Amino acid sequence: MGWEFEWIIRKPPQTFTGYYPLHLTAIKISRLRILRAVTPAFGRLAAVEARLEGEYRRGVGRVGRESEEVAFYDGGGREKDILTHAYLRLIKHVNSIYKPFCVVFHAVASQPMIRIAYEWTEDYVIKYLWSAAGYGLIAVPILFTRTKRSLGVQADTSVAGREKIRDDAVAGRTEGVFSIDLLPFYPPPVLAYISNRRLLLSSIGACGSHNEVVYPNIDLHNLPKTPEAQISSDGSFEIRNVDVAIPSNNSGDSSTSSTPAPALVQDLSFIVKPSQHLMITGSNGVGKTAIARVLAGLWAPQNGAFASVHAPSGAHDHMKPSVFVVPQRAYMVVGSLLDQVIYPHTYLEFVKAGRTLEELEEILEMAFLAYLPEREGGWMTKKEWRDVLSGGEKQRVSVLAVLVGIVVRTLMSLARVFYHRPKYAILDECTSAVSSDVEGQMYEALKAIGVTLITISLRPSLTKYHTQLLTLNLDSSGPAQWTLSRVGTAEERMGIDREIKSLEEKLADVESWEARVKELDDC
Ligand SMILES: Nc1ncnc2c1ncn2[C@@H]1O[C@H](COP(=O)(O)OP(=O)(O)OP(=O)(O)O)[C@@H](O)[C@H]1O
Repeated sequence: MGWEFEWIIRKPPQTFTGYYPLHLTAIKISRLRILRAVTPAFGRLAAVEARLEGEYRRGVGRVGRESEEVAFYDGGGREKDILTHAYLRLIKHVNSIYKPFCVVFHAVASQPMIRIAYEWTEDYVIKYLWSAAGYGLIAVPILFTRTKRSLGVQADTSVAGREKIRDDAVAGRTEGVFSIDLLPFYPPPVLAYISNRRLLLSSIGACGSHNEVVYPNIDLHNLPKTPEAQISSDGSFEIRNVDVAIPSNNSGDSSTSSTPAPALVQDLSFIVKPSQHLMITGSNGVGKTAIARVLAGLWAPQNGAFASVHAPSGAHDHMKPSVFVVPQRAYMVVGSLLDQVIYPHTYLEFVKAGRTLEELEEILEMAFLAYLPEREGGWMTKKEWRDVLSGGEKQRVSVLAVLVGIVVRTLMSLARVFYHRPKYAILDECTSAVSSDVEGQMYEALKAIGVTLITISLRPSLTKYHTQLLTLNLDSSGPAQWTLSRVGTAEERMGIDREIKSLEEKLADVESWEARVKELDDC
């Protein structure tokens, strides 16, 4: 500062650079001090806003990515609540920043930080305050100079002459640049005033700031509704003459409607009565999950008036669903550990239904997860469960941790079936990550509490827990061929088990046989 001041004084008053830094520096320092005194903690506010916006956007992304899982669980309402809360939290925070209170009030009463008041202060007080002060400052020589000043070099060395030169030096520093082109129109002090005015405005303008908040953009689509399944009189689940096909766009808009997709499975019919468990098997991509989508009401059954689906009553009863689907990919909802088990119910619904934590502990025990509440810090612990239960919370994520995580999430999905106790559970390859013995115990436990299973699986070892087997075979020329067979008595199933065991033993020897063949080839 001292150095700058000295340098400014020694400069000839007529040059532009001679006095520009002096008043600009003074303005900047004063402005900074005032702004520092009144500036709310925008850093902290921005961090909170970014966190809330992140939570909301992550929620929207998650629902978009895992929409099928949410639809299978009938969790649309629950997800809507979660997203609405996240959105309202964000809006409340943004509104608190823009709430029109006075900054001085904020400073005195320690109110929440208010951006709009700050911006008003910045734009309308500080900016114009300094403009007005600047105008006054540069008008001083015009209004108060006692002697007539000349623009030329002063040769007078008398006492009066030196006094005059000092006056001119002070006045000159505030006058500014003199443009010779404008001399015919304005006297020099007025020109200098105009010039300084521009200089002040542009320098103050240059110090201004712009703050923007980008609001999240939500884009939602309405999908056509699938027809309601008819209620079966005997509580069975029945499909009659249904073509299973990827739904075409039948939103009613003729310009966008397309030709129906070819059927994956044609003219499918089966009936699952209570305790007559069905297993659906077949190669990858043949249409097993597609059948689950029709059963769950996500895809409309095709084949016009011939097709019909009869479901047990209360299939979509939110509080006590008679049909519960566990999708292939385990879905973890945002919320507490308790929320994971009771999904898609809310905590309020859990309490209203008279369910208890003791009950949940028993459920976790059945699902081999009794250790979880203690390990994770209690039932109400909130975490990003998707990461926590996939081993992702570990700093060094090992393959084992990831595998353990998948198993835990699988078991958690099955714990939901124990909690909701539906009449029918559609299990879409949801146990492929767990070992056969754990899988077996879970199946037996589900059957013991009266759940009828509709299992989609490629594992022949699961056949023994079912009474019917629907096999889909890929057909390159058209829809998959399907056959429905009875699984057989316990004795018959034992025979199948023995055959599977012997085949597995033979398969274990394949490597040694291949090695032997290679040896013989090399001879
Ligand atoms: N929404 C969709 N849009 C377009 N094609 C789809 C859609 N859903 C499924 N398909 C296709 O329909 C076919 C059957 O899919 P589906 O998921 O029923 O197979 P899957 O038998 O369950 O296979 P996997 O054992 O691998 O799960 C597949 O070729 C798949 O690519």
